[in-house]
Amino acid sequence: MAAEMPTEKGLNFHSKKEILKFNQEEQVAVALAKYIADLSDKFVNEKGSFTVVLSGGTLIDTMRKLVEAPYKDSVAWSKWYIFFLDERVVPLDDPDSNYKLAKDGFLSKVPIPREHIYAINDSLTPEAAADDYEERLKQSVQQGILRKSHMTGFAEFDLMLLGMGPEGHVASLFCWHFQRFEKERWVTFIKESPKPPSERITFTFPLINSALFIAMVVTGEDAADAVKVALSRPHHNYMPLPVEMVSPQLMLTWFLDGPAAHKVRTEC
Ligand SMILES: O=C1O[C@H](COP(=O)(O)O)[C@@H](O)[C@H](O)[C@H]1O
Repeated sequence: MAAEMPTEKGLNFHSKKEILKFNQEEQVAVALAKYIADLSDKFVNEKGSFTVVLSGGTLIDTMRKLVEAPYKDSVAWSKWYIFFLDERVVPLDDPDSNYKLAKDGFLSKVPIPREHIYAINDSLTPEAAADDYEERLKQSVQQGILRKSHMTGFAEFDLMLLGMGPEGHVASLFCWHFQRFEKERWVTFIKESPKPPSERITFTFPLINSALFIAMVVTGEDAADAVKVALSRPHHNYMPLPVEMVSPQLMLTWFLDGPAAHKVRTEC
């Protein structure tokens, strides 16, 4: 699968896209587990590790089949490295923490080495936590854990697992907030998130779009309008929803259930 050249920093207009629609959320969970396990096999075979970025929200529950047979015993968990796409600036044991959500629903159920899991430093302010996480990503590049993309100049993750809010936000990049237009930083912060809690750190779009593969996992009727916009509008519109700015280096795969997909024309 050949990568297309990015045409503008952080926007790979020609990345490939596939849309997988399922009637039931349960079928999304089954397909998502196989997709993740297959990519894990591919990257572990090719380079000996698999770098994965997790979102919070409904995604973690939709990953539930990955911690069941056959994957629980067949996936090379010791080769995984886990990063967080965005995080709420709260203690790691707070119910609002994306780390806690991932730990309870996924990480505690599989043998990924603890030192391969990159939680934020929860003792810092949002500004300092963003700086700290960006620095740790850059150190991971120097240590050879992450590769730096020759195409983008940003860290190149193997797989990012994204969710989408009902108004089209991804990570903690929201419609009416400038963070989504950041071009230089790898990680930034927001102090007035429209969705609580208000203080968060988040990957920026240049870093998100430096991923090789992105799965956009969206379920439920609440998301149907934003899904329709994202999959029906031509690119290059002037004020895209954040979700429309997602454009990885190789392949964007949408996983949709019936309620999320029902406003999208069947030929999409
Ligand atoms: O606040 C957040 O929201 C998005 C979407 O969440 P969902 O519950 O609608 O799936 C999530 O991807 C992000 O990580 C989280 O911090």
